[in-house]
Amino acid sequence: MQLIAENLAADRGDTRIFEGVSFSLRAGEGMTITGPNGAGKSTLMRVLAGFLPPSAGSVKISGGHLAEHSHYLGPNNGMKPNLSVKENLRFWQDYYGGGGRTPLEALEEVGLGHVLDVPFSDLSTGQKRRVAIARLFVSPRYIWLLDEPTTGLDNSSEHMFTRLIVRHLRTGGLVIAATHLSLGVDAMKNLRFAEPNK
Ligand SMILES: Nc1ncnc2c1ncn2[C@@H]1O[C@H](COP(=O)(O)OP(=O)(O)OP(=O)(O)O)[C@@H](O)[C@H]1O
Repeated sequence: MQLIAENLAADRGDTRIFEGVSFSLRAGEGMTITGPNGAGKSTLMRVLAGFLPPSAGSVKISGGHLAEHSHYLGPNNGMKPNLSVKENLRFWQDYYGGGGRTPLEALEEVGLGHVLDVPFSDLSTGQKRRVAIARLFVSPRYIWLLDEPTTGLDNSSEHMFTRLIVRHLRTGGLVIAATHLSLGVDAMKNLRFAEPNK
């Protein structure tokens, strides 16, 4: 499996945010997207996830449609505050087509098995982020698109997440992460955005 992005450009209104972005990744490869605030990292992630059409260029994967094989973990957690953690993960499991871990098993991946029946709103900031990360496991998908995935995580949770990414890559997954912080994963490619035009 290979992901190929060719000559991508994106606009917001009349402003060109980036152009000429090309890269390719094979199964087992990861890439970080770095650069200053406002440079276009989140915009690129949204283009890759299919939420924003590119103004030029294309992104394709061999053997299918990117949207069907990818998880997008955005800067927001995407959980309903009044539902329990289990109900939220069940929602995402149905949305993504199931076939993965149970909500309890997914929570155990992030060390939070004990919050299964807790309302999402009662969790701490870092726990909320870890529950969002647990979404990656309720339905198996090769491609993880992660926008600032470690925001709010403490050191030990960051290390836990590094281990999960390494395991995903070793088992043939593909990871693209926009991040200001190192993910601690060796041998990831890097795409660096320049200072935005003022
Ligand atoms: N919905 C939107 N409508 C209009 N402009 C937007 C929208 N979202 C982002 N932008 C603009 O696009 C540019 C790139 O924003 P983007 O969020 O992609 O940057 P970023 O590199 O992810 O920044 P940060 O490091 O602060 O998260 C910014 O100038 C921003 O104001």
